[in-house]
Amino acid sequence: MSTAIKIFSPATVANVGCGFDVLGFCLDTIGDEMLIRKTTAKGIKITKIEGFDLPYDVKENVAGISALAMYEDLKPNCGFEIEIYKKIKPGSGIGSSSASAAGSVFGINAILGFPLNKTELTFYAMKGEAFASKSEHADNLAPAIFGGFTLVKSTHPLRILELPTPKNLYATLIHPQIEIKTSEARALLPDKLKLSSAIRQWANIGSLVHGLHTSDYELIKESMTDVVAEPYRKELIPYFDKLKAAVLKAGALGCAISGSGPSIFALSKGKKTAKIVEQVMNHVYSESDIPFETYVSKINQEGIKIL
Ligand SMILES: Nc1ncnc2c1ncn2[C@@H]1O[C@H](COP(=O)(O)OP(=O)(O)O)[C@@H](O)[C@H]1O
Ligand SMILES: N[C@@H](CCOP(=O)(O)O)C(=O)O
Repeated sequence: MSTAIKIFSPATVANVGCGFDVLGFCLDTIGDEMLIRKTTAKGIKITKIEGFDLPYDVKENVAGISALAMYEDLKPNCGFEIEIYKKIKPGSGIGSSSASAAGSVFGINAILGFPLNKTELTFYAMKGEAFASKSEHADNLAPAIFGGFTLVKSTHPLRILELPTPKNLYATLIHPQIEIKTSEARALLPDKLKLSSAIRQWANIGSLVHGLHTSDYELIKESMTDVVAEPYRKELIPYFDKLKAAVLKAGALGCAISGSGPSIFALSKGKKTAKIVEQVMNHVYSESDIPFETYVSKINQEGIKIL
């Protein structure tokens, strides 16, 4: 049994357009690193955080909250120290809190010899995610822990479905350097949906999932539209409409807000188109005075891993 492990905990894109709170996929170029160390002293401690200013208090840091929930149930005869090397900016819309919440439980589970399966890890990680976003959703956690595309069939009981990734699918992302708290972006959404919007949305989710299963790029293209969250949230993201129109014109299959934003993602068939889409995103945002970063990423099939 090892006493310390280093892990990579990936960034993720939640919602995938139409799948609010249920669909997500895993990115391969962006993520946090964490070190989990076994100690003889009992309890959970966060001993180092680099990259961003986040709380060391285990009850206020999502990594500590999820680790503590798992620790209190498993009652191991040891303790754990957590070091977080944060690369994913909190409030960026690519699952920053989720990477930390998933990372601590994954690391502890590995040191203890893997007593829990991936769904059980997601269950404990949800405790941390709920603290950050004020809602127990698992659409970032599931792809971070399982890799690839996932669908959260239900949270109570937790049931996660792993979806296939068409071979040639690439993601392009732009991260404008403004912060949108997930809890605030959720508070913008209405409690009730118009029946006509609900019908469009569930038809889109069903056909997007079918498109992933059959590698039907045309169907994926027709299915990513979000009529539930995007109309309300896009107002928080400068240049959203302009960027989306330009990206679709450049050949992307779809473009939508990543999670609760401000990041925006596009899916493309082929790396070449994904790179063109990246140039277009750069071009649109270079008109603004907002600093931004762009990335092209394969869909990461492995998810969180030991380094
Ligand atoms: N380890 C952590 N990583 C990221 N955010 C954390 C962490 N611990 C607590 N937080 C808090 O969670 C909030 C960010 O979460 P959220 O708004 O869901 O953004 P994101 O989409 O980046 O996950 C911030 O208020 C941040 O202070
Ligand atoms: N389904 C959630 C996803 C939030 O993702 P994040 O990366 O912004 O934390 C939502 O849309 O609120």
